[in-house]
Amino acid sequence: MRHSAPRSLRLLASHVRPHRWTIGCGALLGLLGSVGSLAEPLVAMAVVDALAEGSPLGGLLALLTVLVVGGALITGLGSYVLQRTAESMVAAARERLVSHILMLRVPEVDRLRPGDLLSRTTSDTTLIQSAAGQALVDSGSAVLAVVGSIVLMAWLDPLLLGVCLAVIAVIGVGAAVMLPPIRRASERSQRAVGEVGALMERSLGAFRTVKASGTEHREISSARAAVRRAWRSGVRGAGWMAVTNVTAVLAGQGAFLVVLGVGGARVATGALDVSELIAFLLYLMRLTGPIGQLVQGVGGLQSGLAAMRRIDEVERLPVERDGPVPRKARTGTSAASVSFTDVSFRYHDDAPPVLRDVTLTVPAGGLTALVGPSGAGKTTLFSLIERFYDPSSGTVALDGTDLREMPLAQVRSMIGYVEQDAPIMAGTLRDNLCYAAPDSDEEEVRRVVALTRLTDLVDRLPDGLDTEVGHRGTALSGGERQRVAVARALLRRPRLLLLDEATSQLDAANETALRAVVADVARTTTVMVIAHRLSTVTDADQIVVVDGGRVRAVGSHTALMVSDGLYRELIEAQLLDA
Ligand SMILES: Nc1ncnc2c1ncn2[C@@H]1O[C@H](COP(=O)(O)OP(=O)(O)OP(=O)(O)O)[C@@H](O)[C@H]1O
Repeated sequence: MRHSAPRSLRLLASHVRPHRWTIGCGALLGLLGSVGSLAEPLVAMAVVDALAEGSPLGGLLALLTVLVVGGALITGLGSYVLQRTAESMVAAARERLVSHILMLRVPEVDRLRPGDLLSRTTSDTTLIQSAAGQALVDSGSAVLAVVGSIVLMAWLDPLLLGVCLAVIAVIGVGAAVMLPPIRRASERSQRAVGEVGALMERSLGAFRTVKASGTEHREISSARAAVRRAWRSGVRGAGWMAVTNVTAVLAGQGAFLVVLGVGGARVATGALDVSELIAFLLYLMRLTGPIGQLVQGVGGLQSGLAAMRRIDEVERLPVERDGPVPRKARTGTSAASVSFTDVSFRYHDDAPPVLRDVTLTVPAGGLTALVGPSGAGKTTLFSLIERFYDPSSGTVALDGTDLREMPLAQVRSMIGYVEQDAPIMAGTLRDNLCYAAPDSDEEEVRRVVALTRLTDLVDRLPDGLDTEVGHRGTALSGGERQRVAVARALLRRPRLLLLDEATSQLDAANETALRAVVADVARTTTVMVIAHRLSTVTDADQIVVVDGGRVRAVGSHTALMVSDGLYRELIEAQLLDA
């Protein structure tokens, strides 16, 4: 996504706007500090004159001291206020980005790499600080110092000022030429840092597979290549910055020598006093610092703008609109019915359809099992019920209401969903169980723990429910992870329970137990199971055979054994496996 420079500046303005008053305050303090330091050479000039004339110096020296100390204190305070504001801008940008990313639509997150998103949230936002901190803060006070010095230099000697302005023009042209490469280098560097994040996320996400495959070194060299790319771009940017700095320093030194020569000649002819030349040189020396700050600041602005563009790319992705609906606002507690009417769906505009003209009714209450070959579209049907995606055509309805006409959070609050991979989150077992229903009381938790046959596990764990189950649930077995996921879904007291292959990792005893749980739950709740196990299927009130994105047949086990060849094949294949 390409951005024009004015758009980037508008973005910067949108970050700055909420803090304009504090920035104004800090700038005002900086201005006061600069006024103090601008007055110093004039007082120094008066001191030189007083020395020449033999007048008393006490008052002038006291004034000079006040100006020096007071100016330094006020400048320090101003810089603190502005740096603090820059930190607040970074914090606000991070909060905004985190909220935006968590509210993104599922299809958008499918396309993005989590590691890159992480890097945009942590590292790119830090660069806003260089745009806000250095560019706005330092450059703001530097501009004041430069403008003030120029005005006072014009008052002292317009001719000498002409020389200085020529110097500033050289620096300006130099900076203008060097800024675009600095910005490009910074953008490339941040992109490469994002790639490092994405690669690390990939390796850490499949750490055991990496170890088992012996691919550590391959992963290291991929990450190293991205690190080197970031390094190269960083070094290129540093090179351009160095050239810009050298231009500024050379121009500053050159100006000093020219002013000394021309000024000395003017003192010799009597056109200028020595004290005026000293004051002028003091102003000139004072210009070097702020000009250096300006150059650094404009460089920082380039990195900041590059980062802001990467943040903006994410912030322009569409989000799910409505917020969470409180539990109380849920409509009823009875089992919900589900219906698909002529539903077709494709994941991308240019991809083949994954579902074709699916029409299916799942009555309220009871157990409906979805069976079919791998890749038939069963999980996709669940994703449409959860409204992770909207159908390309046709409607999906809950209790007869089109999902698109209900608040999204209300749809999700009605459903308990157990994913195929049943993720466990870092935290205690209780955190995991109550994740979707944090207000569940102890009794409710214990009941569901017993229902899902997790009591033994809880008794075995050193701190019971309050035991840390580790990052990604590594302390739990596959079967335990899946039962925790089922318990988590049940604690939400769903009107519709979606289990995606929930029994695939359970041993025979637990599977029988869980089957009893599912049967229990199905008495009051609609349960849809993507089933690969014969046991779940034979118990089901209704079995839906899905093949190639179509609903091929619907019926009971006995009826389908007679009427549907594919179903019979699936069942027979499983009997052979068993
Ligand atoms: N996020 C996605 N983006 C693009 N294509 C996808 C996505 N998720 C699934 N698919 C494709 O959609 C098709 C149906 O997948 P789905 O997961 O619904 O099948 P399934 O019947 O649940 O299979 P399984 O029993 O193996 O889990 C597959 O061809 C799959 O490659």
